[in-house]
Amino acid sequence: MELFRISRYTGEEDSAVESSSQALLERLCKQARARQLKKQQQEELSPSGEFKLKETKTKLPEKPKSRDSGLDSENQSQRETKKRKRKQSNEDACAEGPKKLRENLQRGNDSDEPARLADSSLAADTARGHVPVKQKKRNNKKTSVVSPKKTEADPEENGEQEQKRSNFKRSQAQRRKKMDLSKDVKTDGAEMREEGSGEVVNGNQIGNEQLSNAGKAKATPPPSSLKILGGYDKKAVHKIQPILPQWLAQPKLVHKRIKENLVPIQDVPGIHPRLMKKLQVNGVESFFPVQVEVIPAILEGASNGFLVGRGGYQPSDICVSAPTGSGKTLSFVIPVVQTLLERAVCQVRALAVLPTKELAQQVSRVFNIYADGTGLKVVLITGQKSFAKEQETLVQRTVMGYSSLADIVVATPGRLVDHIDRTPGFSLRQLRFLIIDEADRMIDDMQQNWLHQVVKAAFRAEEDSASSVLFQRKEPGPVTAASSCCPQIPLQKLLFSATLTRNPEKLQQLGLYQPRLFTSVYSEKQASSAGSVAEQNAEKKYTLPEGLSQYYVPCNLNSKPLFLLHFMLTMKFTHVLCFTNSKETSHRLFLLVRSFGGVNVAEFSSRLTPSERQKTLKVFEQGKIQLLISTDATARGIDIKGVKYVINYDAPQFIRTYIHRVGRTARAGKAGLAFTMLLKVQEQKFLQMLRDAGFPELGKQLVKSEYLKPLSERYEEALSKLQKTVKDERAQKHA
Ligand SMILES: Nc1ncnc2c1ncn2[C@@H]1O[C@H](COP(=O)(O)OP(=O)(O)OP(=O)(O)O)[C@@H](O)[C@H]1O
Repeated sequence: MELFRISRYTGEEDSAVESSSQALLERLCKQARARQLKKQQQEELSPSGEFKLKETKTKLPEKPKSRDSGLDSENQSQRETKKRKRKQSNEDACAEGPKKLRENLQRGNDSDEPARLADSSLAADTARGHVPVKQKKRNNKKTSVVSPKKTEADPEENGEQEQKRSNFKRSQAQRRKKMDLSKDVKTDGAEMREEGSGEVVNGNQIGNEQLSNAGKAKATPPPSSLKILGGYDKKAVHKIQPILPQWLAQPKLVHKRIKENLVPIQDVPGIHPRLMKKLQVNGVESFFPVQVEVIPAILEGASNGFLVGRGGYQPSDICVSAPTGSGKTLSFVIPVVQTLLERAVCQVRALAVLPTKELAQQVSRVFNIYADGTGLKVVLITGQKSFAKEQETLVQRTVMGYSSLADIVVATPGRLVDHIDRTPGFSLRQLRFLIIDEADRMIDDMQQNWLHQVVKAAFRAEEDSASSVLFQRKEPGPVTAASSCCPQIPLQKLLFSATLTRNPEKLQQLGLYQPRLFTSVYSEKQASSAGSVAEQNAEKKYTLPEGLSQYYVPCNLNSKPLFLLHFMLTMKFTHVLCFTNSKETSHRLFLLVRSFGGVNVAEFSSRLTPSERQKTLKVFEQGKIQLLISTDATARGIDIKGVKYVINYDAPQFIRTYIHRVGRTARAGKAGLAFTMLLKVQEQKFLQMLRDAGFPELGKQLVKSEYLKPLSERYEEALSKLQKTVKDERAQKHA
């Protein structure tokens, strides 16, 4: 009320009000003087700086303090000078009389304000009527905008301000608590000592305390007349759980155990008798679990013929994630060949894209086996032949124009794009199936944006405008009455891999249409309900073949070749596929083992020509090569019959590389062994990588040094031979 009256005085020349204001001002001045006197007495009473510190602590708890006595006395003298100045300015303010005080009061320094702002030195200055220049300017600006009448007569606003102040105080207290907590955590042991010993504090603690006090000083609220920018409390960031699309979250489960879940080929509905015969001729009496699920699913989409989807709808795209050696190749070869059996005109209807020449060759071989005698033509384009020769196998020129010579094309991405761009008459407009094998690798390596090129070529408009726009092929979109009234040849994508990504963002690049996922990745609990739609096990990412036994071999860098020789010569391993991380290591290891003697060894890497590589694989499959030392060129997809052991001479860096490497053994439900040589520094990281993928702990295979001793003398000789050979090779290269 008193304040109310004082503020009103500025607007009204009322003598009664003036006299009462005068009285109030005098009372305030008296109070201020009494307070100063009391303070002065206290200062005089305090014999050391320590007492003053305590006083400062009680009055200005947020101000940074130092316990260093040297610093303290210096600070103390500075503080005293400041105080003297403040006293002086206070006295000046009082001496200047009611006018100046009135001005100050109008700026918002009400009688409550000093107590509220006692937290900061700025506030203390304000309370004593001493306003720093900058703040003065700001306050002046503020008072010029806000009329005094509004300030005094708006109780709602005052209430709101009060509310804001109390909220601010609460958040401030919370922040202080947090800072104290973090201080506790940071200093923990040191803080305990400090508590116990009272005044004895070491340098470290001082540092911490100063930091903490600095934090407190930062957290000190500015006077309420200032606008507060920022200063928000830190909000806890909630971890966002990814939500998978339904097709990824609820896939169709496929049994992982092959032997226990074989289904006779006659029991799988819809297989053409002609293909059934071919399967039997090729020794396939039963289908593997992945084939049991996937073959009918693909055939279902073509049940109305290949020219139109079932019921006129576009069939779903299909993604298959099943372990290495589980028979994924046949699960697309059989339904594709069967669907195209009824085709009348030769056009490119199926296109299989694979990452390497060897893999493309392997898949084209399987297509050839089942297309043989059906009139379907399979063409391989990988760059092994000249471009012109490949063109001749793809298209021929007739009087009527170009005609296709291929029904099924198996290609590597680079060469495929070259033909799309540069082979006249090579058309994908009738493409019904696009098969992407080793799909995760193909997504990672989108050479020349090949998928975009293929899709563009498949939906390219006819050059001769004679054909009606109605019959032009369009990319699938939402199903509408308009879209379903003019059916067209659907393009169905079929994706296969043992390590298919579940990353929806990556899969999105493929532009899948209402996809369905078939997977063998599930926990044992879910196995009982396999075959039904069950929830995905989030922890397990990949599956390994059931017949695979895995071990790791702790070793050191120098003894690694000796370990390999021990496996080959002492333990008499045969049909061994050994992986290194580079073609240089492969080559040197090959030279070393060859120099050592006693092992039939070969190498496989990009050092060899494609035909040399093909020959090497054939000889290895025949069992004439005991040990094949290879780069990751044979790690993926290559189906070499009879591999008994896989040895990771160099530890693989990625889980997917490990899965594909060890997957060269234990194929088609057979047993196999995998050994990974690990240096001490690699052990923890590697084993953790397997744990993260949800695999069981690997067995440890120790090799005693006494087993290596008999080999060491010959090994030294082999090493010096290797040195000479490497020198000769270098000289040859530079010549
Ligand atoms: N139903 C079957 N009966 C007998 N053998 C089969 C059957 N299906 C596939 N195989 C054989 O199993 C082996 C592995 O098949 P395939 O190469 O298709 O495996 P994959 O799943 O593609 O493996 P990867 O992921 O390593 O490429 C091949 O030798 C193949 O001939």
